[in-house]
Order: sequence, then C-alpha cells, then structure tokens
Amino acid sequence: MTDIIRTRLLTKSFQSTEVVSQVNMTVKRGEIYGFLGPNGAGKSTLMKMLLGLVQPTSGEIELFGERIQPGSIEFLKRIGHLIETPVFYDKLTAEQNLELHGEYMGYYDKQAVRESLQLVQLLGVENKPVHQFSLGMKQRLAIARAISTKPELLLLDEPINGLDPEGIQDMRSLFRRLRDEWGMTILISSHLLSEIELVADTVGVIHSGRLVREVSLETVRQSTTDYVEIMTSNIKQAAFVLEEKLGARRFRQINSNTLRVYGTDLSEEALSKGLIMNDVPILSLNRRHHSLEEYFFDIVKGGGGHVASDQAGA
Ligand SMILES: Nc1ncnc2c1ncn2[C@@H]1O[C@H](COP(=O)(O)OP(=O)(O)OP(=O)(O)O)[C@@H](O)[C@H]1O
Repeated sequence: MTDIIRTRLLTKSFQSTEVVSQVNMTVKRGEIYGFLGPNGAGKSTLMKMLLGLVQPTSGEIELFGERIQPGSIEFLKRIGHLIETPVFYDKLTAEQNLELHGEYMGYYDKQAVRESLQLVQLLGVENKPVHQFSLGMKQRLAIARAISTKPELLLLDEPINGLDPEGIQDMRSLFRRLRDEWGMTILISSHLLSEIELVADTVGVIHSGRLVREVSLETVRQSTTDYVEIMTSNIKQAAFVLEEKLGARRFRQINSNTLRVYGTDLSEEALSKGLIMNDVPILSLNRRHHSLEEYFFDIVKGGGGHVASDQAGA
C-alpha cells in the first residue's frame, strides 16, 4: 500500500518551545488514521504543517509520494480539510457556499456539490442562507465542503465537535463510506479515544508534541487480553499459590492487595477454589477485559499524560 502522508523528524517550535517534536508519521492510502492526543498535544499544528499553513522549523513532509517544498501549493487541490472553526459566507445559501469553494479550488462540479450535501444530510436545506444554520449544521456543511472537490486526502481536526450523538453516528458511517466507496484517505484528530476507535484503522498517539505510538487497531485488539483480577489481604501467599500450585505463569501485582492473572485457562471458580484451599483470603475475584482505553492510557502514562476517555460513550 502506498503512503499518502510521511513525515520525517517533523518539528515546530514557537518562541523556542517545541510543540511538535521529531514526528515520523505514516498514513497509508485508503485508511482512516485516528490522531489521538490531549488538548495542546500538537495535533492542529501538525495538520496545519501538512497544509502549508504553518512552516515547519525542521524536518520533512511527503504527500502523495512527493516531498513538499516551501511555497508549493499544487498538492492542495488533492486535499480536503476541516481545521478550526469553519467560516462561511453567511448570507449565501449552503449550496452557493459549496459552489464558490469549487470555483476557488478549480473543481466545479454541481453534481459533486449536491452529492456532498446529500451525504451529510443537508439536501433539503441547501437553499437556506447559512446564518440560519445551527452549529451542528455548519459542522456538517464544513465536512460537505471538504469532500465536495472529491479529494484523495481528507484532514479533519476534531470534526465531531458540535454534533449530537445521532450526528456523530452519521459522521462515522460517512467516514467509512468515503474510505470504502470513494477510496479516500482520512486523518481525523480527536482527544477522545471513543470517537476514533470505532472508525480508525490506525491510531497515532501524540503527547507533548511527540508521536509516542503508531499502531493498527487490529493489532491492539489482538493484544488486549482478558485477565482475572484478585484482591486479597495476603498477596505474598496468593502469588506463591498461583505460581506453585495453580500453574499460573503470567501475573502482575497492581498494588498491595491486588493481582492480575493473564492468559490463564482456569475459570474464576477454579482459581478461587484453589486459592481458598491454600489459605489465601479472597476479598474479590473478577474476570476483566484490558480495554483499548487502558492500552492507550498506559502508553501516555509514562509521560504523565492523559488520553481522555469519553464516559458518556458518545
Ligand atoms: N501560533 C502559535 N503561537 C504560539 N504557540 C502556539 C501557536 N499555535 C499553537 N501553539 C501552542 O502549541 C501547542 C500545541 O497546540 P495545538 O493546537 O497544535 O494542539 P492540539 O493538540 O491541536 O490541541 P487542541 O485540541 O487543544 O487544539 C499548544 O501549547 C499551543 O498553545
């Protein structure tokens, strides 16, 4: 598979503070890449560098297999984007806004405009002036504008902001359709894992300007295994019994009274029976799943960072 985006040691400093540090990012053709990181991690700055809106301090950017030189703009025609709050001509209709954008981009196709409006479910209100649109409708219109020139690459900075739960679901299926039916490559940034995990093929985690992990979600799913968590007032005895009597080879002490046992074939019943019979007092014993959230949290924990989890599950 060809790489659509490759950065090499990409770095940006503002007033001698590095906000993007030596990033080597690879986005493959036809994938949805989730760019995950807390507020201020450097996501927008990196995306702006890809678009030539911010000049890198050092490092290289390759788009569509070609190295981007300062001042080159030809590649912009192949990219649709939604970065920062979208701005429209408020007195013009939704359709007119998209048509103007097409003319500006040198891609005028009325059919593509209508198709884009339909994909974001704004067909029906296309003749309304944009000042009558709600925040969520403007967000949809911004996405329609970004795809109306049928770009090969779509850059979306926190695209789900301002949408209600139904709107979020619609956008997820839209992103999948754009990938599967239009062959688009999509880079979506978010500070919420829950927004990314349902659509992304690959996740890049950025923390304090550094890309700390780039991994396919399939690989993560395979490595996030079940475990049994045991709370006991005699952890030493529990560890001894697990290893010597019950044959558990992989376990980890979490704190002074909690152990996690990984990759065991023993059922909860068999474990608790074996421990009790060997004089281990059990406070609780439960099978748990090592979630994606824990996996990503563990990655950034070392740097003291935090990838937010969306408790509401939007
Ligand atoms: N033009 C600028 N001048 C100075 N500092 C800047 C500038 N643009 C961004 N920064 C700083 O760079 C850091 C990274 O900001 P950036 O907007 O890229 O982060 P982000 O991951 O997109 O976060 P958010 O989701 O909050 O936008 C922040 O500390 C920000 O204050």
